[in-house]
Amino acid sequence: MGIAEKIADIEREINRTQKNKATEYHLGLLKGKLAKYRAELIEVKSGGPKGEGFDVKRSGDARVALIGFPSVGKSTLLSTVTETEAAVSSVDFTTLTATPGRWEYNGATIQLLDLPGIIEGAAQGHAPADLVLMMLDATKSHMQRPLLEKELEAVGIRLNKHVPNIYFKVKTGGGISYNAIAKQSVLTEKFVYNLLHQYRIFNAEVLVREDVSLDDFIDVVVGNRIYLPCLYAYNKIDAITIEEVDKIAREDHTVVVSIEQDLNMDYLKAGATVEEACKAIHKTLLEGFKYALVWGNNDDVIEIVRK
Ligand SMILES: Nc1nc2c(ncn2[C@@H]2O[C@H](COP(=O)(O)OP(=O)(O)OP(=O)(O)O)[C@@H](O)[C@H]2O)c(=O)[nH]1
Ligand SMILES: [K+]
Ligand SMILES: [Mg+2]
Repeated sequence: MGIAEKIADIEREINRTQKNKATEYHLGLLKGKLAKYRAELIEVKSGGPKGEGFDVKRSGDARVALIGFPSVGKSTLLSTVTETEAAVSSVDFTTLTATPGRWEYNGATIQLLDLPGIIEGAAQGHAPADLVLMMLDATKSHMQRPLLEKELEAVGIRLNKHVPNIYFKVKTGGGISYNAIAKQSVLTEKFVYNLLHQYRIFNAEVLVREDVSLDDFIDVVVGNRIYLPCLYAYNKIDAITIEEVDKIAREDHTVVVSIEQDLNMDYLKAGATVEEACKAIHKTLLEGFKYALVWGNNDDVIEIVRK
């Protein structure tokens, strides 16, 4: 059986397994296996001819990677906030290559990169950007966000999460030494042993310094994960009801905009640049993120402010 088939097999087993306390441990080991095969697959791929990745030189103070399904308005944003003229159309897959633009905001120069596909190269440990700006179409299915998140997860990108506080070092002898200095709600010594054995690691030091999930532990063992802040921008709010806008805007790390109607754009600009700056300072600053919306329709102006 090839690696791709093994991956498909495990994914199927994970999907048909009910998620609850009793299956958590079993699922964790399955996910560990999945992560192992995915890493192997990537190794095989990168050993061969160069992948489809993008080759745009980094410039400016920070790079923001713009991702999203076709026709959500990525090129519309690029054309609006940068001097780059990108083709905009209702036809899907209008943009086929990574396209950069210079985004000047409050003295900062951001390289905004319109990425038509999923971010490649990330799984090999190359940060594709300093911030992910995930653009979503507010008029379309709410599955867009989880689907994209899943794709990013699969290539090793972790959004709005910090590196798990786990010391992990493979040794040449001495067996596995496991210590947790913080109370664990799911991770157990047994899981650590079994997972490491899956990876053929028999000698290692593990020191867990915070309450972590099984996925966190797998991430640390696999390595090469990329932790990026992400701002979710729901575009086309001009085409949905105010109730829907209000609901979406309450999600974490979210701004709601209409690029074409110029609604709420200052919050997107601030979000993309503030979030970038905050990353370096403190991730929790973002948790109090405020939004406001000025909605102009038939002379009605409604303002919403949260927190
Ligand atoms: N109603 C509405 N439509 C918008 C808005 N912004 C963009 N659009 C429309 O959405 C369609 C797609 O816009 P694009 O900018 O080409 O989308 P894209 O994400 O770059 O699409 P691909 O390059 O094909 O992946 C166009 O018809 C735009 O006119 C908006 O704020 N409101
Ligand atoms: K399009
Ligand atoms: Mg485009």
